[in-house]
Amino acid sequence: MGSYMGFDMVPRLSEGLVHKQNWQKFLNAIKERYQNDDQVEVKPNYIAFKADPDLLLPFECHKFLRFGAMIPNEDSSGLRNYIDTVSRVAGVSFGSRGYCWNEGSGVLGFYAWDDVKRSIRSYEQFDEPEMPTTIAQLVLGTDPISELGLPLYKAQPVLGKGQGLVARFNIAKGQLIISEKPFFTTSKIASATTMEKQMAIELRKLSKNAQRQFLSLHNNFPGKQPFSGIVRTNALPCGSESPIGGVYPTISRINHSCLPNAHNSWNSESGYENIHAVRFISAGEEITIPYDHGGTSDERRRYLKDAFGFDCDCSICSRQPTELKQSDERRRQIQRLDAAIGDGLRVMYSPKDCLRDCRVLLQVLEEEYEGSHGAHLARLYYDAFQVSIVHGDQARAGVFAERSYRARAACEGEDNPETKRIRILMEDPKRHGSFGLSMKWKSLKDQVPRGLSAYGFEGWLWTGK
Ligand SMILES: C[S@@+](CC[C@H](N)C(=O)[O-])C[C@H]1O[C@@H](n2cnc3c(N)ncnc32)[C@H](O)[C@@H]1O
Repeated sequence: MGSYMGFDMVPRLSEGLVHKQNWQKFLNAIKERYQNDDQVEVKPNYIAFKADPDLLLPFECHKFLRFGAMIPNEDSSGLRNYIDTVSRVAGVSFGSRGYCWNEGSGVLGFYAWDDVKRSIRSYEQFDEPEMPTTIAQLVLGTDPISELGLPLYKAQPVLGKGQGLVARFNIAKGQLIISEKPFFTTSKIASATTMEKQMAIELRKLSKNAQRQFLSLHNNFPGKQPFSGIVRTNALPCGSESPIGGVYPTISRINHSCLPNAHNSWNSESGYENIHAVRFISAGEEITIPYDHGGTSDERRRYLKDAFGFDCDCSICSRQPTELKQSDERRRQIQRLDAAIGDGLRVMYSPKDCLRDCRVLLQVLEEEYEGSHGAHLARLYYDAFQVSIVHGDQARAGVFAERSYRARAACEGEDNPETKRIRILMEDPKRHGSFGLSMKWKSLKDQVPRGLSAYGFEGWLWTGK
């Protein structure tokens, strides 16, 4: 036995320019110090100290939590020396933020080992660069506007669409734009007259102000049933495919786009509908969500006209015919691949083909949604997770679950019950009900290869065994 020692970065560094530059200087000092030491190797994403597999310094500073290990009583590889030296250099670069600890002397590390291990696993893959929302965020990694808690949007008329929601400030990808409780929720009721009566009962329960807000919402079906007309125009399903819908004071002002910049999700635990940005949104830009269920532009336009009474002229639908045709072909391919990936028999008997389809789908989604395909990504990675875990491959399943978790957290929030469920699977993939139906790709979670280039890592990930 021996004892654990090292240093933790408390608080962890941000992605701001200042921290990035300080971290780079620190890494340069380490590289210079060990340039002639063949036990210290510069890998594509981190500096590795061969004395211990977890002794790594990542190039992305915001991921780093700890440089530490267990020093055996017989320290033949000079582990203590490495930790002492790197901790000292960190102390010079980061002062007391480099928090030194030594369990042997009764000083415990700041972070839990589970969190440290998760951060170390994330070194293998580079994050997509975040678009800073303000100069302060670019430089310092903090965002004073979001810290002030001001609404990020305002409702105002939008040409040809009635009211709409427009960004007041720059909004970062993944940022929660608005979280709102519905006036009430309702399910589809067979007869329009019964529905109207039901709506009247619900409305009476609201305050006068809420009633006024509800009645001021757009009604695409004016006529004898005004309440149910408002509901039909404005209700968002409480969860994908849910027959229950909710109507909202502000969220119901958000217009449609076939290339939306925001994603709506229902949190069944909190009873709130949330809108997250799926890409960087500039101040003054309209905030949009998708009303459609996919398909080609003709299919979408028909649906939007029938259900919402407008002719879509979003940035996709208004493209030149050749470009629109290409987009339509991608949408068809997305539908075909979705269906093929969801085929349980193929998952069981042709898992390599399924993973290959997932990878192709990833590329098509990236092209079609120009990088704002977060909600699709969460599903796609979850499908790839399922393919791997059915065959007992915990290593790939863990990576896919982590990617699915990150994509879902960014577009539905960390507190969404589905995000939380995937987080559990990310930490322990074998908790999935289909784990090991076959064991032909059997692997352990920590058998993710280390030190591969980004290209090599993706090659390993998507080919299966
Ligand atoms: C849920 S409401 C959205 C807010 C609405 N614009 C308002 O003034 O309250 C849905 C209605 O907004 C309009 N709308 C939504 N998206 C649109 C778009 N892309 N182009 C034109 N009208 C749109 C349609 O009239 C649709 O029935």
